This record gives sequence, C-alpha cells and structure tokens, in this order.
Amino acid sequence: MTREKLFEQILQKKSYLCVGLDTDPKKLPEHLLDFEDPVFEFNRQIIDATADLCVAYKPNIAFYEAQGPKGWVSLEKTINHIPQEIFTIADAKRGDIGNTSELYARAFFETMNFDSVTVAPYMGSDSVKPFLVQGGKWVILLALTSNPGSQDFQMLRLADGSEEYLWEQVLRESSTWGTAGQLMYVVGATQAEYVQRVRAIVPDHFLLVPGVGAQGGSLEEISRLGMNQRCGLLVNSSRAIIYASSGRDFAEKAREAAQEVQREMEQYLEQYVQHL
Ligand SMILES: O=c1ccn([C@@H]2O[C@H](COP(=O)(O)O)[C@@H](O)[C@H]2O)c(=O)[nH]1
Repeated sequence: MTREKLFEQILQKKSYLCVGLDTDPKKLPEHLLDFEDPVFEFNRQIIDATADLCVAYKPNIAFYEAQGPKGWVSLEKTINHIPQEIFTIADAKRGDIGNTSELYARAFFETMNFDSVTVAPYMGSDSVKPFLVQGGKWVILLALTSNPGSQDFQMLRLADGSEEYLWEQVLRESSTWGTAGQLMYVVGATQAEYVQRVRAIVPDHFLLVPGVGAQGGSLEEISRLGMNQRCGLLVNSSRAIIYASSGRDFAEKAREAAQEVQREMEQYLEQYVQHL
C-alpha cells in the first residue's frame, strides 16, 4: 500500500488505529471452540466488527507460529479476510544475514501478501535491505520499543561523547536506507518523553506505536507529541480491544472498545494535525 493510500484511509475513517490480532487460543470465548478453526473465526468476527474504525491490522506472528501448521493456516485465512484497503502488518520482528532476510521478505510479502513486516535492526543494513523491496511494501524497524528491557541496549549512550542514544543512531543511519514511503519505525507509547527527539530525526516517517491500553501508554500524549503534519502515526492496541469481553458478545465489545479509541483519535486529528 502506498503512503498516499494510507493517508486517505486516515482521513476517511478519522482514525489511526491499528488493531492487534494477538489471538491466543487459550483466551477464546468458549462457544467458538466448536468451529473448525476457532482462531480464524475469532479474527473474522473481530475484523468484521472493527474494519470501519481502524486503518491497520497487526497479527503478532508468534501467536500463530506457536500453533504449528494450523496456526499458519489461520493466519493466511485472516490475512485474506482483511479488506484490501486496510494496511496489514506482520509483527514478526525478523532480520538475519542477507540471503535469509530475502526469504523472510518473500514469506511475508509474497507468500502471505502482507503490506509490511516488523524488522529488528541489530544485525545492520545487510539484514534490513532485503526487506526494502519496491511495490508498496514496508519495513517497520524497531527503534525505541515499549518494554522495560528497551533500557538495556536502546538507551545506551554512544561512545563518541555525543549526547545521543543508540536508538537515535539507529534512526539516523537506517533512514538513509530507504524512503519515508518504505520505512516506518516502532516507538512505544510508553516512551512518549522521547518522541520529540524521534521527530527531530524522522519528521516525515510513520511511527507504529504499541503500548497504549494494556501497557499503560497515553494515547493523548503520544498523539500530541508524536503527530506530524499528516498524522504520521499508527497506534496499535491489541488486548484492550480483542479481549474486551470473553463472552458471546466479544465482537460487539471489541467494536465498542475500538470505537472509543477512534472517537478520541478523531479529536486529536482535529486538534494536532494541520493538513491531512
Ligand atoms: O515495542 C513493542 C513492539 C511490539 N509490541 C507488540 O505490540 C502488541 C502490543 O499489545 P497490547 O496488548 O496492546 O499491549 C504486541 O503484539 C506486542 O508484541 C509491543 O508491545 N512493543
């Protein structure tokens, strides 16, 4: 999907919500267990209930891989069910030596037809570049993650005596590898205090922001500090939406939870975005 198409979706839906499909078979409502593929049935109903409120879906690949071959089947059916105009993210956090990265790229962009894949930058440019293919496919590089362990390496100061953190060097260097139409960055909502430093380096790139909802990050804060002139954010929420209820009304409650977030986003778009 192109950048312009993504902007169009945000404008049309007044939303920059990404619904995370972290579908855990142990958390499925009991009545779904009679279906041939309960994971797909859960995702199908969540997608049908939220598609007009969000601009992206992000299945976390671990939840599907853990199920073995049947998990991949559920994932493929899920991807095929997502309306074509909605951006899809394979949250796989891949990256390896060049020829292996090429195969990861093929797996997610060709075999599975995702629009984007999350990639870990630790192995450097030759591990990321094979994902930077043409044709509306995106790399979403982990920059400043939402978890407590982000302190361990990402927050290390560079040894060159500058005041920069390692994650700032990752942004600076990797932004030369592709365009703002091919690269996005993961920045946790729990890291809102640093988001202006992020924007100083990558003012135009989209940021994929996990960490609102269950992890406690503030949607208002990340929107106020992280939006650029055309929004430039995709804010993910997984558990707070898909597990809003564990009963028969799970899809309805997921819709209500997504609607609440979308309404808040509509306000922030009006308040903080100059031109969509
Ligand atoms: O820094 C990161 C990178 C990825 N994630 C992923 O996003 C979702 C968050 O789920 P919630 O239930 O909304 O907390 C999940 O798939 C993580 O693996 C992240 O949280 N932080």
